[in-house]
Amino acid sequence: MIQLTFPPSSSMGAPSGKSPKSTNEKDALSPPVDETDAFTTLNLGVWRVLLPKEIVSGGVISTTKQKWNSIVLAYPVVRKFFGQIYQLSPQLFVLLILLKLWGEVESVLVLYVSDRLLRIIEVGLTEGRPDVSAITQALIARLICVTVTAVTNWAREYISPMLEDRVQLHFEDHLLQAKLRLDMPTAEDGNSRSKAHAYDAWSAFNSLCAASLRLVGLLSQLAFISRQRSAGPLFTLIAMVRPMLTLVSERTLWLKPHVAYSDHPAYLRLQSLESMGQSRFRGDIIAGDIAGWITSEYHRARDALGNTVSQNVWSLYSIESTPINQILAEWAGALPTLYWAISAMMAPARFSMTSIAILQQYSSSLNHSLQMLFWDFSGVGRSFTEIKVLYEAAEVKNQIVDGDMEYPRPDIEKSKGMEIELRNVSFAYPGEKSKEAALRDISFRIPAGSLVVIVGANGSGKSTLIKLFTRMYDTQQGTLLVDGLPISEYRMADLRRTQATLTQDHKLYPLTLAENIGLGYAEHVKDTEMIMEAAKDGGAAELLEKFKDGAETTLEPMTTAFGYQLDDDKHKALKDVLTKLEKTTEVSGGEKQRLVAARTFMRFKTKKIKLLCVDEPSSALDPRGEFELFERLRQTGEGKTMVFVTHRFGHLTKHADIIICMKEGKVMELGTHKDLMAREGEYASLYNVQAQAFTEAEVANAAASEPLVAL
Ligand SMILES: Nc1ncnc2c1ncn2[C@@H]1O[C@H](COP(=O)(O)OP(=O)(O)OP(=O)(O)O)[C@@H](O)[C@H]1O
Repeated sequence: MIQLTFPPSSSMGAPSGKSPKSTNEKDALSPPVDETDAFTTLNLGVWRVLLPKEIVSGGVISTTKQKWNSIVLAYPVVRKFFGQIYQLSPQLFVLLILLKLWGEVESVLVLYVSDRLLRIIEVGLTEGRPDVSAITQALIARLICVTVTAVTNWAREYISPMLEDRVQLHFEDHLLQAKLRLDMPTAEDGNSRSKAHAYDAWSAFNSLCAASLRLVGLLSQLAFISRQRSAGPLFTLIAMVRPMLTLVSERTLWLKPHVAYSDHPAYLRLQSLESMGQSRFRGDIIAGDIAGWITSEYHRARDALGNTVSQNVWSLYSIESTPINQILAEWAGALPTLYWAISAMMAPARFSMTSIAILQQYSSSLNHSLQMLFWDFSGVGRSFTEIKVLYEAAEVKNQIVDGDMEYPRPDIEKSKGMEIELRNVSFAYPGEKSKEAALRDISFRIPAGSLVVIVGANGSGKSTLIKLFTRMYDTQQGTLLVDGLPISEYRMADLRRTQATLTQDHKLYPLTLAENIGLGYAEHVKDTEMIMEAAKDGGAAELLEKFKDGAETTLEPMTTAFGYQLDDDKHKALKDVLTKLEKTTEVSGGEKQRLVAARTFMRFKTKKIKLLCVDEPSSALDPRGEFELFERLRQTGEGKTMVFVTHRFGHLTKHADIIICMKEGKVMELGTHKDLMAREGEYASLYNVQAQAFTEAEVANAAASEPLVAL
C-alpha cells in the first residue's frame, strides 16, 4: 500500500533538521497531524507540509470562503499578468482568444443544429414525407460548423506559438533580471530563492483562458438548454449540482499559504545520486570508476524509501481520505439523466422518442462541459499561484541592505586607495552546518594605498576577509569601516565600481573571449584595442591568437543540436552534419586564469578602482606566470589599496606594508616581513616551509634564463 505517513526513522539515518515528529501512523491514508501554536504539520509521503492553524480548522463553508478570499487577493496580479501579455501583441492576443472562444460557442451551435435535424426527421417520419430541403439545410449548417472548427483549430495552432514565444521571452527576461539583482547570501540561500520558471507563464495563461472560456461555453449552453421546452430551468439547475459539489469539496494546496519540505533521508539521498548523472561529474566518475557504486547506492536508497511516496506534494494533498466526495459527485452527475427519465415516466404524453434523444444529448453535452469545466478550474488555483510566484521573484528581499551615501565621498581624494578598518569583527556563514565562526573578533586598520598580504593555513578565514571587504556578506558582530564610515552606509553600486577582484572562483562566461575580457569594463566591451592591452597584461594575448576566430571565439557555444534514430550506415550524411556542428573548446586551468586576470586589468581601465583584492588567482599558473601576474597587478594598482591572499607569498612580502597572518579565524600576527620574521612565530614558520621551498626550487629554476625575483 502507498505510504502517505512519514516514517519515524529509516535505515538511511535519522532525519536532519528540527522537524516535528510524526505522531499518527495508524491510518496511512489520513495524514498525521503535528500541532504547534502557530501551524499544523501534515506528513505526506516524503513531504512535510506546514499549514497555518486557521487554514486547517475550517469546515466546508470556511474553506470555500478562504478559496474565495485567495482568488480576490490574486485578482490584481492576474489582471496585471493578462495586461502584460496583451501589451506584448494586442492583435495576436485578441485573435487567439477569439479562436479559442469559437471552440466553446461551436458546441452550442452543434446542439442547435442536431436538435433541429432530429425534429425535422421526426416530423418527416410522422407525416411520411421528409422535408428534404430542411434536412439539407441542417446538414449544410452542420458541415459549415465543422469546417469553421477545423480552420479555427488550424489557425490557433499556427498563431499560438507566436504569442507563446513572446510570453516565454518576456518572462525569461523578467526572471533573469530578478536573479541578477540578488546579493550573495540571498542567491546562495536555496530556500529564499524563487522557484519560478518562465514556461509557467504560458501554461498559466492557457489554463486560465481555458477555464474562463469554458465557463462562457457552459453558460451559453445553459442559456440555450434552459430555453428549450423539453429541458427548462429545473433541468439546468440540476445539471449544475455536480460542479458546485466538486468545486466546494476539492482539496487543494495551491491557494493556501504553506511551507513544504522534505527531510526524508532516503529521498534526499536519491535526489543527490540522481544529480550525479550530470555531465559536470562525468570526468570524476570515469576516473574514479564509481558508476557501479552510484547505481548500487541508488538502489539501496530506493529500497529504503519503500512505499513512502515521493510524488509532488500538491497531488498528495489532494488525495481524499475517503471516496465519499467522489461517490457523491458521480451521483450528482447522473441527476440530469434521472430527471428526464422520471419526467418521461410521469408525463409520457409530453415526450416523444426524439425529445428523449434530445434531452439525452443535452444531458451528456452538459455533463461533458461540466466535467471539463471542473478539470479546468482545478488548475486555476495552481495558475494563480504560478503567476504570483513569477512576480514575487522580482520582489525577493536581498539580505544585504543598500546604503544611500555616495562613494567615494566628495571630501576624500578620488585617486587615493580605500581605507579599511575592522573593529571587533566576527562572522559566521549563514546556515547551521558549520559549528565555528569563520572570523572571530578581528580588529585591524589598512591605511589607504597600502599593499597587504594575507597568509595562513587552509580555512583560516583569508578569503572570508576579502568577501567582507567587498561587501559580499555583512559582518554579524563588530563594524567594518570604509574611509572612516561603516561600509553599510555607502551605496553598493558606488562601492563596487571602485573595487576590482581577482579570485580563482571567477568563471569564464559562455561568451566570446573578447567579451570575457571586455566585461571588466562593460562600457568598453567593443574596444578591441583596450581589450588587447588588458589581455597582454593578464598574459592572455598569445592565447587569443591560438584560435581560428581569435578573440571572437566562444569557448562554450550553446549546443542545440540533437540527432534522433540515426543509423550509422543509412544516415551517414546526417550523422556527418551532427559531428561537424560546433563543439565546446576547453582551455587549460592556467589559460582560464590568464583570461580572468585580463578581465581584472580591463576593470582597472575604468580609472575608478580604489581597492584591488586578489585571492589566490594563480594556483594553475607556472611560477614565472604567477610572478609576472603579481608584478603587473602590483604596478597597475600602484597607489591603490591592494590585498593579496596567497600561499606562495615569497616574492610579494618584500613589498608588503602589512602582512596579516591568520589562524583559525583569528589574526595571529600583523606587521612587515622583517617584523614577523624577527618574531619567529606563525608567519616565520609558514614562510620557511612554503616560501623558501617555492623560491629555492621553482623560482630559481624559472629564473635561470632571466633573474626575476629577489627575496
Ligand atoms: N560559503 C560558505 N559557507 C559556509 N562556510 C564557509 C563558506 N566559505 C567558507 N566557509 C568556511 O569558513 C571558514 C573560512 O574559510 P575561508 O575560505 O575564508 O578560508 P581560507 O583561509 O581562505 O582557506 P583556503 O586557504 O583554503 O582558501 C572555513 O572553515 C570554511 O569552511
